[in-house]
Amino acid sequence: MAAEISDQLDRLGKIPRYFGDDITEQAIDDRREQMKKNLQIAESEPYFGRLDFQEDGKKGPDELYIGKVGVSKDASNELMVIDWRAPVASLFYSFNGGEEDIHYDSPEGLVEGDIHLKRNVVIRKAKLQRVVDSYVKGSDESGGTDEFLLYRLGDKKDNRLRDIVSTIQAEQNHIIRAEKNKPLIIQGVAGSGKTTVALHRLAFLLYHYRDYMSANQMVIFAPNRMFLDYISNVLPELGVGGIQQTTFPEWAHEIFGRKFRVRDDTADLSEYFSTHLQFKNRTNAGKIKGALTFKSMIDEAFSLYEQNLIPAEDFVLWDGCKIDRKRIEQWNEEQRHFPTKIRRTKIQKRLKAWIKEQVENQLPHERKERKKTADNKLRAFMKAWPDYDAFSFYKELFKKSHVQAFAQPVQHDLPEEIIEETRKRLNKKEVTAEDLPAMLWIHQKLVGKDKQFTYQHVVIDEAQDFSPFHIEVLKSNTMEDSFTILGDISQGIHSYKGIDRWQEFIDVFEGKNSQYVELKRSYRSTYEIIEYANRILENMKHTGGLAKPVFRSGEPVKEIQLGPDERIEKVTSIVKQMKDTEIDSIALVGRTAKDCEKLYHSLVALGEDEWKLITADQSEYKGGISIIPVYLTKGLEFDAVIMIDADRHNYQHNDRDAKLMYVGCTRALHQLWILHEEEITPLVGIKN
Ligand SMILES: Nc1ncnc2c1ncn2[C@@H]1O[C@H](COP(=O)(O)OP(=O)(O)OP(=O)(O)O)[C@@H](O)[C@H]1O
Repeated sequence: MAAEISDQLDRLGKIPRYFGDDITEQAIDDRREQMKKNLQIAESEPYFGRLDFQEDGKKGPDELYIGKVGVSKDASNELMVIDWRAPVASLFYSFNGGEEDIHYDSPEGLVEGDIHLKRNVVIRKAKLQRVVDSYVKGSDESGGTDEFLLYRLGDKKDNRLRDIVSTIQAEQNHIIRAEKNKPLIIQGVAGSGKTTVALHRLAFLLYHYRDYMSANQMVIFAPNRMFLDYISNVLPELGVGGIQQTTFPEWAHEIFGRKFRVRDDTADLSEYFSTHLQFKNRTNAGKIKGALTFKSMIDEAFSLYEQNLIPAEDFVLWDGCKIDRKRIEQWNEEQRHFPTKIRRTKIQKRLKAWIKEQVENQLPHERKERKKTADNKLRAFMKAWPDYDAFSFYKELFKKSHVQAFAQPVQHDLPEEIIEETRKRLNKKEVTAEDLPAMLWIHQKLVGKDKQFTYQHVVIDEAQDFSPFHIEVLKSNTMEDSFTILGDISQGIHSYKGIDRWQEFIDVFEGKNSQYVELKRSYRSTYEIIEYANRILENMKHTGGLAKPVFRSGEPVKEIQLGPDERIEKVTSIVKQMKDTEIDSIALVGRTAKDCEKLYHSLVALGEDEWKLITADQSEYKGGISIIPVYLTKGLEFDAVIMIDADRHNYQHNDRDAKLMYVGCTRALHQLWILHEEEITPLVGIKN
């Protein structure tokens, strides 16, 4: 097989690239390039699994080799390796040894049969490293699927998330292959593979629906650039490129075509996540502006605006030459299918054409003067028909004086303190992240949707931090409600603006059967760490449920009480100890950004130059030894986590602190250390 792959690569390598204008040649060249990429993937790891499957009615089993990409023999086109996304490969993931009813869905219908062998193989750089038979028919010797999974989970990780094609679990396989046109909402405990599974699902959809889905019409929403950098290897490893990856504010700015000053996370969050601080206004504002009732207020405001769109007077050029307002209204009605701003431009054009006609009907020597008069009239008429953009319209809704009639729904129904706070900010040309869904909604009503921002499939990761209004906006830009929405309520540290229950999103898809799935098994951390983190969950009001560990045992979680001024000394000695072992990535997780900065500078002053301080504006995650505030660790993982100030006053007995503590602890793969100077946080000790 290796020789065949290498021959094919050689052959393709000899064909010169095509740079001409012929579309057919371009398509053939693109296909060749894709084949080359696939063969390069196959060259280092041709397959990871073998499944001997005997289809009912056949004489014996077929040996099926399953790899990251399909490979066929050049000459005969005979399939040597089956792509992991092919229908039959589904058996490799769903079969765990005990099932009696063995079947898969093929385009031709249900195929039933029997499995004789399921074998996991590790090949690295074309060298066979490990073979585990997880099932051999009629034998008691099979290692079981978990043995291989545990082996892979024990692998060292670097600073990037990796593909899991060889060990996708049955419950993850269901999600990856789920129907395209049903919004899929996934609640998964920390480390259950949500992010990884979402990326594999995109690769699957592109394969399965290759005739009508394309990568550039798919998009992934993630919380920040650093997270996007962290996940950036998975899709290329799966041979997929070209999927858009963004954050909601970035996406909004692209649509607006301009940048607003978004008063958001960097400043506010580090304050918000400082101990004891509660932002009363923000707490309400985030929830209220994200709710569908706010969307209804905007809709109502907009329809009032539409009702009084056309200036109240007839359009009069001079005596005996006018167009009735009613007629202009009729024009407006005829163009109703266009968004407001476009309609305005169209009517303006029509008025111009009418003016031209009227001027031409005048005596030649009067035309110039008449034209001037008419232009002035048109200018005045259009001025009385205000031309808003999303920002100026939104701003009208929060005005204190000269309030437009259409602002009434908002002025009447929103709490005064939110109106006041929003007005002040908008006057400074500043918005918050929570204003963006409403502004986008207005923008689309004014100018319509841009095809460039309409998608065949949308993935939202860390979706518990999105609001129903966010989902509604994205829904209006997504064909056939094709969504994969993933998150964990227990990690909802931004719940002041996000959701507490997935039902809030299910309600957005009312009328369309959304599918809700829970992932309970956690693959990231050792048994000991998961059990420890589960204790924190027991202190939370809104959780996504307890995590079930995969039985991968490691060291016990270490709780260490520090003496006064002992922190730096202890931290450096723990890290030194770790460096002598297999541990590569270490995170010192602090409670606030300020704390982390202080610790970082103290360490640098002592000559510790390997440590990296991670801040909110960072766009890259480089691995190694990081000092990071707990709220920024979300989505990431580290071989070892040292929670550096897990005292009772830093992590108090409330939902927000419990979520922060939970997020911090569940980032650890192999080791978790809990350092505290005062009494340890009650979150890891007592139950509600
Ligand atoms: N089936 C699997 N086989 C091997 N490793 C897996 C599997 N599923 C998940 N993992 C590993 O578990 C870890 C957690 O995965 P991932 O980050 O996708 O989970 P998550 O649910 O998004 O986590 P969180 O919500 O805590 O950020 C990763 O290291 C991933 O490679």
